[in-house]
Amino acid sequence: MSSAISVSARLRPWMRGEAQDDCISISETGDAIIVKEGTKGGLKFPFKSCYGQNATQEQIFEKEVRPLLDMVFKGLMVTVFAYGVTSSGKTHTMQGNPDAPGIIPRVVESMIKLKTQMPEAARRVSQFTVSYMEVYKDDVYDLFNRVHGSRLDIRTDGEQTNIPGLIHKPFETIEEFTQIYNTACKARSVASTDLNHASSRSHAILGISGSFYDPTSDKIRMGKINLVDLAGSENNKLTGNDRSRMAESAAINKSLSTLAMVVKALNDKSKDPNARIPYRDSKLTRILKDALGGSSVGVLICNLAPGAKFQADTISTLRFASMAEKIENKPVVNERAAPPPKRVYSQSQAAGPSSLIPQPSFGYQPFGIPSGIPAPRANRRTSAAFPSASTNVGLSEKEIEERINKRVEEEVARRLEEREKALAEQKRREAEEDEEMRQVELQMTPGSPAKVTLPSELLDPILKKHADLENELINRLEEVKALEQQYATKHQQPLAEVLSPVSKRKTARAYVALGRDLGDRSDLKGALEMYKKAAVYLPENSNLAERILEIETAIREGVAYQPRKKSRRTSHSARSSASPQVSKDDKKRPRSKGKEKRRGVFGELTNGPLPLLLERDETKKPEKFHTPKGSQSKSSGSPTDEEWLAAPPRKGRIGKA
Ligand SMILES: Nc1ncnc2c1ncn2[C@@H]1O[C@H](COP(=O)(O)OP(=O)(O)OP(=O)(O)O)[C@@H](O)[C@H]1O
Repeated sequence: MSSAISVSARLRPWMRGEAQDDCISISETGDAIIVKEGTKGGLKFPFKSCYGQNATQEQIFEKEVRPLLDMVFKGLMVTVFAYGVTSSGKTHTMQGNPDAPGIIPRVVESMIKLKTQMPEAARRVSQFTVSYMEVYKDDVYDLFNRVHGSRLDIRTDGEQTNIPGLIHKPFETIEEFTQIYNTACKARSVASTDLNHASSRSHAILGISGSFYDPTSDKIRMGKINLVDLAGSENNKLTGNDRSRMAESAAINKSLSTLAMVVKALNDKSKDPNARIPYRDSKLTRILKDALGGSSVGVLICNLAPGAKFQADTISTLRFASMAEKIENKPVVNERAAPPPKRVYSQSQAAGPSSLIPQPSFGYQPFGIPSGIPAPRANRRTSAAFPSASTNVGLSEKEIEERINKRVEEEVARRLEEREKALAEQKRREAEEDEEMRQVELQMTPGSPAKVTLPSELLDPILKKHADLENELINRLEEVKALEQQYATKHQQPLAEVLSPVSKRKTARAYVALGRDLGDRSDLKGALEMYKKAAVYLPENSNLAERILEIETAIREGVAYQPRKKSRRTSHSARSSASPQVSKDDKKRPRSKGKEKRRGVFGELTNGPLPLLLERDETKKPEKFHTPKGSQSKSSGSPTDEEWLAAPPRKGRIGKA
């Protein structure tokens, strides 16, 4: 069976300040988008459904998405993606807001409701999981592990696309889902542009998988719905992007143009069946392969921004959508025989906290498939998602009941086994980390691991000097704060904008030094404030951005603050210096490895200058800039902070809610 991608178009309302014109409109018959162009009467793009500026989130969901949810329960994969120029309303359509929830929350709510309609016993063995990833600058990241996680690989296994290591979290209720989803959304790469104050800088792919037991066929069906919020194509003349935004923009535009090439090549395939489809040219198209000419049911919502300023982008969006409409997919049911019994546990034994089991794939392998068991595919469809027991021919009620109970037990046993495996793996990883910590400690304490004690005649002056320097540093920062205020009031311009790069770096270093010290004293809020102040002077610094995100996460989740593993690597210098004994609690915190070097932020200053050297950036502002008294520096300062701040440009402001 083949199924064409279903394409619809949605025109967003005017935003405040936009010049209103009738450049883009919906035809009177409601089945085409008209773009006024030149004097020819405009271009007409017909689509199955076109939604105007007053269309509601509910209308879109009810007409475009709800009818497909049954298919997920039948073991099919459905992919819904929002496509369009930046600020055209893709995120609004997919995610929405509490007043106007979009497709994602509506899908989850409806699927949970649908599950309640399953026969009770079958419902007990059926389960939902969610995965969430972003493709940022052509790399794939798990949004459930964005801070500490590294890039994920994409593997192609025959027709299947797998993302090993992608986390799939089980959920039962809308509240559980919302909590998981909202946390992950905050990790998505988002930034402010002239067109959208919260513009997505990445393509986000949310996957809701379900495994459903069908007692009639004694099979488990695995369905999935992927909800894809693509980053918008960007015209940098309109976005006013700065350099780092431009780099993101280039990556976004490149992946979208590969997407367009894939769509075009699929269109041309009728002329040349051997034509190469360039799926492999971008991570996005590798991931979306199933939805484009593959085995998924595809739905494309083409978001449009009104107004002449978007005209050129609107035309290319509509051309893309018209081509996508011609793509034929071949959806297949994904089901497997219920697993053979291994060990049988009672249901109460299986009860317990949900495990967080990483699942091996993006495609058809939702929670519930033991690794190593291939998911068979069959071109077989049934007429109803959940045939009730009473409709089954050839099996008595009792037989059906027995069959269900048997499968429940098997499934429970299998899940328990999986959870045991996951726990064992977690323990193994913890043991490995402990061992790693032990090795580092050994390296840090050459010869004897004994506590380092200094004679008081040496220690006292050092401590006094540290205290003096700490006070001095705090005073200097007070001066900078006053100056920041003065400058903003007098010149209507932030101080950070007129400082030379050297002054910016040094001011940032001073704030980082204080932030680090506060962090070491477990004053996370204070530390966060200092790092944020540092980021004002170095907004592009990715280390700072990441550190801020880490601390915010630690505060939000009420957990101990653990900097990224990366900082371990950079603390090699610390390994060669003597270190006091590390307490058990410190052991749990990777940060303690570099602590002696780091802790001594004020001590480090004894070897160098105070970090504040304020200079005017001659290229920026002709006015005289007053250097605060006593803030002149003598040399270049501590290498540790410099190294730490010498990070690549940050990847995007984090935190689209
Ligand atoms: N149908 C709509 N009704 C009300 N507001 C909308 C609608 N569509 C979009 N908006 C508003 O327009 C702005 C831009 O929308 P959104 O962030 O969804 O665009 P986007 O296409 O996802 O942009 P980007 O690609 O830059 O992330 C937001 O403030 C959003 O709330």
